[in-house]
Amino acid sequence: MLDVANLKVSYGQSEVIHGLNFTAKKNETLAVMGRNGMGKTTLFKSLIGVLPLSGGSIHIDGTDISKCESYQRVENGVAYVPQGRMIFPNLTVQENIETGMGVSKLKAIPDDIYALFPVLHEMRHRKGGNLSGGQQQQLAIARALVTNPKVLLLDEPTEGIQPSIIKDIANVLNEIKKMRDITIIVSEQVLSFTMAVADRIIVIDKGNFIHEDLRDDVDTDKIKGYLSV
Ligand SMILES: Nc1ncnc2c1ncn2[C@@H]1O[C@H](COP(=O)(O)OP(=O)(O)OP(=O)(O)O)[C@@H](O)[C@H]1O
Repeated sequence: MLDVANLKVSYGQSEVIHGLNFTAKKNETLAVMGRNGMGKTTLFKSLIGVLPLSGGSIHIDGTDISKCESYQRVENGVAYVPQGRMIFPNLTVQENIETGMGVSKLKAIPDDIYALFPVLHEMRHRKGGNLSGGQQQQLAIARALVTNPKVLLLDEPTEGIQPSIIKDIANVLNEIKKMRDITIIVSEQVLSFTMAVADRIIVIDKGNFIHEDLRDDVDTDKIKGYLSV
């Protein structure tokens, strides 16, 4: 379980995340939704340790990881699929996935990864940079999964991806949830996607959470209102 308390993040003197509190349980998918510039990426970068906290704490299964470096957070079970995917374009698909395996001490890419992403198996000897956006997104998710995370963070996984492939990404996240005991936290602007994957939706606005609903209780017009400029 992920437990975030009074999380604050600043760029220099400018506080961008203003004391967020939330928990996310095992086998739960939580979506954090908000317009551009509302703080989603800043929140995710602070959870994985790319940005330091200016206040608050992050616990994973009771262990305080707030002061840990990113690699130590990965060792403690946090995996991150960054916005824009950030795969290594000059490494092959297989090599990209293997970069995640040092932490989990896996010797070979597990079969369930290629079962989840058959296209990555087909393309395992191709350079990552030659894959389509959707395939790169799958690659970034595969690379995160081989660390055997307790918490999987995905920052705007549908960004720049065509609608038919967005459905595939939603299916993959739902499969991962069935396959593993995992917490998934996803930031998004696409409501149809979050309605297909999330158990709970939180809306972020200027670094504060302003709305929260279980998926079954979501008033989609209300959320769309928060997401429109
Ligand atoms: N490196 C930075 N230095 C200063 N301010 C920044 C920096 N990065 C982001 N910000 C500011 O922090 C706020 C939150 O930005 P952030 O990128 O976290 O939003 P976001 O919700 O992820 O948006 P997007 O969907 O565009 O990625 C914005 O006001 C942005 O201008």
